[in-house]
Amino acid sequence: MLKLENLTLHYGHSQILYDISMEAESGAVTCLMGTNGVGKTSLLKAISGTHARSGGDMVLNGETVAKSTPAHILAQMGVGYVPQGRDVFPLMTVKENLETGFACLERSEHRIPDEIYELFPVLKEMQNRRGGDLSGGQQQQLAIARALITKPKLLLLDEPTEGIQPNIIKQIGEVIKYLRERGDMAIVLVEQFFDFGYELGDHFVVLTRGEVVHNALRAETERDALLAKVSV
Ligand SMILES: Nc1ncnc2c1ncn2[C@@H]1O[C@H](COP(=O)(O)OP(=O)(O)OP(=O)(O)O)[C@@H](O)[C@H]1O
Repeated sequence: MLKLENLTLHYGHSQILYDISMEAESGAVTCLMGTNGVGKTSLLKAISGTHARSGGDMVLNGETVAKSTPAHILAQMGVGYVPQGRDVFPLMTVKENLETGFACLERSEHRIPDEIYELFPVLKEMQNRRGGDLSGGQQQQLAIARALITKPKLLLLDEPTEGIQPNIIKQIGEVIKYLRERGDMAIVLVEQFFDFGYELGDHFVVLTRGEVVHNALRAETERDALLAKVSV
């Protein structure tokens, strides 16, 4: 579904990512790990078109993606991005926040599927409340739901557990497992909560200072060795 080869990224003159090569398959969770500041968010920004990569190749669903492809085109090509901090629109209602996802869809598809409210019942109850009035956990659920509205083939989740209470973390974990089982999307999960990421990951990629230092399937990844790599 997603293939990166030798991807590089700069902010101005400072190079942040070095020759990142990795793949993410449909029906699998690729867990991207590493300590603060190693470049995980920057990699998601490059994949989503939020910040253009400087070099390297990206292939999405068999299609080569040009370096300067903007985020709204990548969204139409099937990239759903749930950024760190969620970016819910605080003054818009829950329903209006969800409807912003329609921008990627044909007019005939402009409806909120029942599945969204089945996955996140709280959003149905709160559909007329403002996004800014929701708790952090509810906002995270809203941000994931908004990305799902766009019918992504690749879902990018940046630290969905950050600052969220345990019962909602559990619910989000269940949703990720359900989406994986559905089998029609690749999921790239950036996660610093090791046990959450380790439980869900089918494939682990670890970054250190902008470089890939581990890239292997679950069966080839020993838990304690992985923990050691993400703790340095
Ligand atoms: N807009 C920017 N301009 C300049 N430098 C940036 C910018 N955004 C991030 N950086 C730097 O790039 C590096 C990688 O940051 P990034 O947010 O990608 O790391 P991360 O692994 O996601 O970290 P965290 O877990 O803390 O979110 C850091 O040194 C950060 O300071």
